[in-house]
Amino acid sequence: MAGSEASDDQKFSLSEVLDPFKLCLSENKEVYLEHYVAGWRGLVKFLNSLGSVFGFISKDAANKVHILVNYLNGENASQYVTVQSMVKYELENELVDLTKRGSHPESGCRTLLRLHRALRWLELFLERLRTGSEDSKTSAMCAESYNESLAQHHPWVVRKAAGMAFCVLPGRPAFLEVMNVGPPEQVVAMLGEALPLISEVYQITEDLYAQRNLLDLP
Ligand SMILES: CCCCCCCC/C=C\CCCCCCCC(=O)N[C@@H](COP(=O)(O)O)[C@H](O)/C=C/CCCCCCCCCCCCC
Repeated sequence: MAGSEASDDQKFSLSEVLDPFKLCLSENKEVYLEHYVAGWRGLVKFLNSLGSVFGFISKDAANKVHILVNYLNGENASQYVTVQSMVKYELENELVDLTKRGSHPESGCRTLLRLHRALRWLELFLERLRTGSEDSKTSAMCAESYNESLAQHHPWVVRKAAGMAFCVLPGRPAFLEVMNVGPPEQVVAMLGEALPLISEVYQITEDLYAQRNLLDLP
């Protein structure tokens, strides 16, 4: 795997993903955009460490992260502190294309929706990884999770390309090793601790988008 030659500071560590997602929720259960985006940065780094075959996926995710980072650092940064404040601000100011693509093709709301759908994939995949046996295939776990979530939103050509990329995923032991946490039992424990938090972030975002009728943004 490409990641095996990375120096220590370039090496991915699972905590780069899990820690930001643990910090995502405010006391009143709002989702901090800064931590959400930091979690995604970690995921992109991990994906890059798996090799160039995942380049088309990591490029798309990195591009979406970049769009949100620009909002976080932009002149209206104070409106982008939480996903809730972002949704309110963009809707009140008509900054979202609601039914067809128009003058706001890169709104925060539609960009985050793409990552939000992918977060469901991640949740399903990590749960399979956590509970799988040593000889279970990560490619199958990945494909099943994808088919149950993101695939419904992708055209045939993307589904095909994704399916081919999944085939080169390493087996579960090697996959857990790249996470740089320690022995498999430790990775499993860490996933067990973090998954409920990722699920909660997902569900809060899903409920917000459903209430505001934003789940099908073009
Ligand atoms: C905790 C570490 C262990 C888990 C490791 C997982 C690492 C995964 C990192 C990123 C996940 C993929 C994120 C993909 C975002 C896709 C967003 C999206 O749906 N984009 C499409 C629509 O965008 P617009 O055109 O409307 O702007 C776009 O068309 C997609 C293009 C690329 C293909 C996406 C395929 C997604 C497959 C997800 C599985 C990733 C496989 C990772 C293998 C471990």
